[in-house]
Amino acid sequence: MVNVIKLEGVNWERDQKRIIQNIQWEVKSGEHWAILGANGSGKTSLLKLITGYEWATNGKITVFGEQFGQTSILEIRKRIGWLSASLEERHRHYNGLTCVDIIASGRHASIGIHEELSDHDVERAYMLADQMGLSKVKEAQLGTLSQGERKKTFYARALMAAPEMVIVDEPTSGLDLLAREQFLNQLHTHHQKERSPTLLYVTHYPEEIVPAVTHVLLLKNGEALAAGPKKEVLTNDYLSEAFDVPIHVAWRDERPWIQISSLENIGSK
Ligand SMILES: Nc1ncnc2c1ncn2[C@@H]1O[C@H](COP(=O)(O)OP(=O)(O)OP(=O)(O)O)[C@@H](O)[C@H]1O
Repeated sequence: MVNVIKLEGVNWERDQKRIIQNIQWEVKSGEHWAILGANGSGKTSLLKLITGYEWATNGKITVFGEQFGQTSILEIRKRIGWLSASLEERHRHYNGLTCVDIIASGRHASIGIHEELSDHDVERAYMLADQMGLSKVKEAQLGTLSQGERKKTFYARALMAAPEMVIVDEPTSGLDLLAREQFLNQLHTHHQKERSPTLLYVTHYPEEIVPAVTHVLLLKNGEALAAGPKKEVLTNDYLSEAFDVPIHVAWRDERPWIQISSLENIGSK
């Protein structure tokens, strides 16, 4: 299997603090990964290293077989779709655009539509809207969409340029129970298909790891506590250590549901 991501001995330091510590990690084509960890464990920092927004202090990073330092980061970024809260926070720039316009703007990774779109691009934007269950709101303006509809719109936007990898960074904040499950269901449906883009799903919550996710990278204090097939990583012991609280995992319908087994002393953590 071809390597989509390979990190060898990667460290990242800032202000004399080692934020990412000696990460060895390989993502192969056909795998979908969750990056899981508590607040401050290094998830966002790792994403910045993979997308070239920050440079590793040392170690080797290879994405799509291209080694950083010997390749154009811009060319690599064109092959990655990214759904992140920071993109949505800029939603005032999207004022006046409809749901389908925003999806289409992912074609050239722009805010708004500046370049000419082909008929094929427009068709694809409508098709993605339908696939995401946004048929009824495709012509509605962003400001009128619910949070759940917005998340789906930006996820469709991340898929618009047919990326080889899609990064979905903590997408469920602000979603109610049903909207969260609907979003996760879309994600699962899309990524269980053969030849779907490699998924990197970043979350604090194990129960958001949908069946389509095959592997988990569990971070703690910038280190990989465990990395591998999800059932080997999402164990009581690893999760309890990662989140500093005793955790019990129960698998149901191929989803890991967690229970905090003891709330004693939790307030002092
Ligand atoms: N540019 C920076 N300069 C200094 N420290 C930083 C910088 N970026 C991140 N950090 C620190 O590195 C640690 C990891 O941060 P990071 O944002 O990667 O964690 P995270 O797992 O994404 O957290 P969260 O789940 O809360 O979003 C934190 O202690 C953070 O304060």
